[in-house]
Amino acid sequence: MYMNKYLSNVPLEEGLEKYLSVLKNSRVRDTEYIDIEESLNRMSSDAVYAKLSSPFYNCSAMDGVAVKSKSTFFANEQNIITLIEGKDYVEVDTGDPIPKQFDAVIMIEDILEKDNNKVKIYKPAIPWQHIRCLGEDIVEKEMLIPSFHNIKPQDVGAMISARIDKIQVFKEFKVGIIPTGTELIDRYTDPKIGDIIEFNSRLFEGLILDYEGKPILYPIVEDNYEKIKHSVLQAIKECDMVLVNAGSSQGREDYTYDIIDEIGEVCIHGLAIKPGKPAILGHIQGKPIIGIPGYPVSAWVVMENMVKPILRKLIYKDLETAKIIHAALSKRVMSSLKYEEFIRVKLGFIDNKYVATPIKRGAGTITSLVHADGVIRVPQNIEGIEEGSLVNVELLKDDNNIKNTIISIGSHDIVMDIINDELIKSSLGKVSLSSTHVGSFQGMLAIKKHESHIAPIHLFDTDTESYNIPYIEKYIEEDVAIIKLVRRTQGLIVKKGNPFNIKSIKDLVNIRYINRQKGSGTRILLDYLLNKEGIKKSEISGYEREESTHMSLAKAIQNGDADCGMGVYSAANIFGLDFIPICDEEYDLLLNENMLKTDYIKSLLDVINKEIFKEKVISLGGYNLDNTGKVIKLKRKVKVEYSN
Ligand SMILES: Nc1nc2c(c(=O)[nH]1)N[C@H]1C(S)=C(S)[C@@H](COP(=O)(O)OP(=O)(O)OC[C@H]3O[C@@H](n4cnc5c(N)ncnc54)[C@H](O)[C@@H]3O)O[C@H]1N2
Ligand code: MOO
Repeated sequence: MYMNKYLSNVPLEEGLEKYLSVLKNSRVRDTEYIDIEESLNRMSSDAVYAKLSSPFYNCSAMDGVAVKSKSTFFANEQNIITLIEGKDYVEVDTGDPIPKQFDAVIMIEDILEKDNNKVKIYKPAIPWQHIRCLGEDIVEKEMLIPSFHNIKPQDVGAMISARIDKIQVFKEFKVGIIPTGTELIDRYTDPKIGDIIEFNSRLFEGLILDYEGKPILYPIVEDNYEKIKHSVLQAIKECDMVLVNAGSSQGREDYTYDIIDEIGEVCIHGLAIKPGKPAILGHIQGKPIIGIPGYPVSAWVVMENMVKPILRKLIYKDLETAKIIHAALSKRVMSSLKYEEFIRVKLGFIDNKYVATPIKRGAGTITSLVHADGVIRVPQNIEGIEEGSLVNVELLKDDNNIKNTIISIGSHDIVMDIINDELIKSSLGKVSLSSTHVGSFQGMLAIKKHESHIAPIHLFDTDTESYNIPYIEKYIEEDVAIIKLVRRTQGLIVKKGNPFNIKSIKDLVNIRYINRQKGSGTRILLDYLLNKEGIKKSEISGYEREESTHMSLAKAIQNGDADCGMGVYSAANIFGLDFIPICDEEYDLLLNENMLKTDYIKSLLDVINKEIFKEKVISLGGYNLDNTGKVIKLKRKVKVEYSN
């Protein structure tokens, strides 16, 4: 058994090159004959020759009369010629065969008069005018389609026209997908603690289709050496390539390495990429077998950067290079020197430049891929990238899609999700809102740095005991505006029935608290209230434990991981928790004043002024919308007066 705890750390490009050179001579692809109706998107393995010309007889290209050109030569406006039906002409429609004795067609529009089997013409017909001659399109026995041609709809049309029935193509490239793990259950089974709902195989299936392979899904196999080996052997027999998911690392039940080592050969175990480092590249009977890490984002990185180029090469197809744009990084990213790191980012198009904001980094967060607009690669041997640096972003979404997105960086509230959904609905999917939750203070700074269209904020100023405006006056020098959004109730969220009988901030001592992240308005409010009560942060057990949304905080309390946290009523309500109101606060949208003129903000204002939006928010509970939609302009620019 494999006991080496240290994986290799092979750079991605080097690993790919090495692996491809091992696979180079492995196999030639099999071919098959298929009906042309089935041939769309397949690749011809041999040239296709026409069996019939098209058209296979001379035919009229226009509606009109077929004539003998000779008998029209002397026609002109002074010499009108009369032609007799049957002798000098026959009527033809577009596509009709031209009888042998005729050699030109006069369009119906060029006929002066037509009655009683006679037509009068005033200009000559040039020989073969308006006739599609035999073989104009395809000539029998000529090459119609070369080898290695991707069959497109027009190719199918041409082949039908040339009377081709079957064509020789490369067989579909079957990729076997084996999910492994005793903890995995299918989506129909009710999950218990310890179960993981299996979904990676469907992620792989879609990606393989995207790469133009044929995915073959195998059943989940428990972590059992013999059972996984059995499944691998079967898949190797039936497929051209096999992906074993999970068990790539060094846990007690990670068998992929040992199995490949026993029945084939491991070329590489461990790539210098993060996530995705424990990937295993090997072959069995000349067929590639790849051990893909279990975490979905790690798996996705290995699929996109290793499986895709290999598969495309093996099916003789080009690898399209990702579309790259340049963006300014809104937040510093740290990275390990040992690995090339793949950082998912959201993109915004603000003041005619792209801004990239890094999102969740955990390898287990499939939603980071759902939300990501692009990926930044931080090269190996680099500690990180500074805020403001221009970075290359590989796009995961359409550029237009990104340009039609309103960027919101700041505090979290469920109301922002409703705005997003209503924006999408009212624009029929064209405009959306993308929210990054970094807290109110960072949101305000994002507006200052022109990195966001809007920032939802609720910043409580302890001196004036008022919201937002004192902070803006202190930190922002430019003209900005506030769109009033909601007044919402903040309070303490506790388990149903309030088992610890929490009534106020004073009761937070001696329970397990759960906090919001630094810079969030809720955290600032808590700190103020603690200070007012003379309670030290160190007295609050759990003060250091941070969640970045009201929803995740409430969920942790519902799950019993904490006894109390501060948040909005709506989050408590959604999870059926109890709520002790503490205060009402102003949750507003901050933006640069010049943004008010943009279509982005006009559509946003339309949405928040709609009744349907207000009804939805009210139904959540804990919100007051008396001022919703009001705009306050805050002139901040200091007028400089020049004297002589
Ligand atoms: N002691 C060490 N532990 C780990 C290391 C390490 O170097 N030393 N590496 C970590 C890294 S990095 C990764 S990535 C993972 C890779 O783990 P495995 O490939 O062995 O996968 P598992 O541990 O079995 O699974 C990880 C995770 O993913 C879930 N999973 C697995 N398959 C599926 C599926 N088909 N659908 C959905 N989710 C799936 C699985 O339940 C686990 O939660 O190892 C680290 N550990
Ligand atoms: O390599 Mo793991 O994939 O870093 O999470």
